[in-house]
Amino acid sequence: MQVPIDEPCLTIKGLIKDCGPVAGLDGKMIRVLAGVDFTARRGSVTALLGANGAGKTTTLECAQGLQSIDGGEIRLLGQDPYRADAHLRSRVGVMLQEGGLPPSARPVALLEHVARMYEAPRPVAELVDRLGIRSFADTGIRRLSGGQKQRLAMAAALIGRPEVLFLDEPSAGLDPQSRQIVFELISELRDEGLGIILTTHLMDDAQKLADYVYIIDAGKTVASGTVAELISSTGSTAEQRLLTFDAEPGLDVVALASGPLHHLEVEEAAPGHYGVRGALTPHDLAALAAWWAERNILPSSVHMASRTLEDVFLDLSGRTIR
Ligand SMILES: Nc1ncnc2c1ncn2[C@@H]1O[C@H](COP(=O)(O)OP(=O)(O)OP(=O)(O)O)[C@@H](O)[C@H]1O
Repeated sequence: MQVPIDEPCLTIKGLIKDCGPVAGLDGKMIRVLAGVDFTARRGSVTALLGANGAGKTTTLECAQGLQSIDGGEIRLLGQDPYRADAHLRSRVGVMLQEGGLPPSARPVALLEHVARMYEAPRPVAELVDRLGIRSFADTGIRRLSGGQKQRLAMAAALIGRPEVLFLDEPSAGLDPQSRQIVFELISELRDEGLGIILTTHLMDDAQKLADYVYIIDAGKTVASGTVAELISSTGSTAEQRLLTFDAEPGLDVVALASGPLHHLEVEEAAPGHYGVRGALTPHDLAALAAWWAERNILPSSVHMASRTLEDVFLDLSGRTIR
């Protein structure tokens, strides 16, 4: 039975997951997920964002029925994924980051093998052409580059015409051309009505692809909304501008931050790459230009941007590594 287009294809409520026993904790269990809420709809791309160790992979594995849960509720296409039968699995496509591909198989032979498991698979040739697999069709999988494996894993996930597609870091290892192809395909699949759930570390990917975003931190959902909603709900765009410029390394940013731009944050994020963040006014720009002129500095690039999803993410999940 097809789920109507505006129905959720995945709902997660108050998900709790304990793992262990952990040797470093005297053999105690550790609470990895402590209240994850997440809803994905058909015809939408829903992104799950979180820092390293926030619980993204564990959440997806529970949602796919690969792990049991210790509390809360998960419904995937209306069923409990952990207890579901093979029929539910045939309606779900999964592209894991590592690919899970057999190393000695060859790409097209593998896809033809996977296609034989379904009653009405997508034509292998169509996916091979679309994802640029033809040029390495007969190369053993162990010899493929990371990006080639990634495209093959995507083809394998799509072959059974899934209704729900899980993508773990879909652009990992892809060159700009492949990334473009994969992004166009994801948008088309969304328009065909698939419910697409992706995890990513790349805020730019989420900003480009996601209709709806969930941010998890330390095993809990801490924010959700469209990218625009998240940006506007966590700070005024007028107050949060970012100016970046490139110039010679080692400029005296302390003098700049304690002088003409004293109410703004100024940093040299990488050698020769500077950022000025805060409620920037036209006067600040004039003061900065005057500071450059006094020192005969001509930046090789100057860029002004509003608050981004990355700012929201860093505000919510902290700016330091935990
Ligand atoms: N079986 C386990 N035993 C102990 N700890 C675990 C187990 N599985 C996961 N964890 C811990 O749970 C936390 C969440 O892990 P998870 O892999 O879900 O995070 P993630 O958000 O996918 O991270 P990343 O972005 O690095 O892939 C981590 O601190 C991890 O070490």
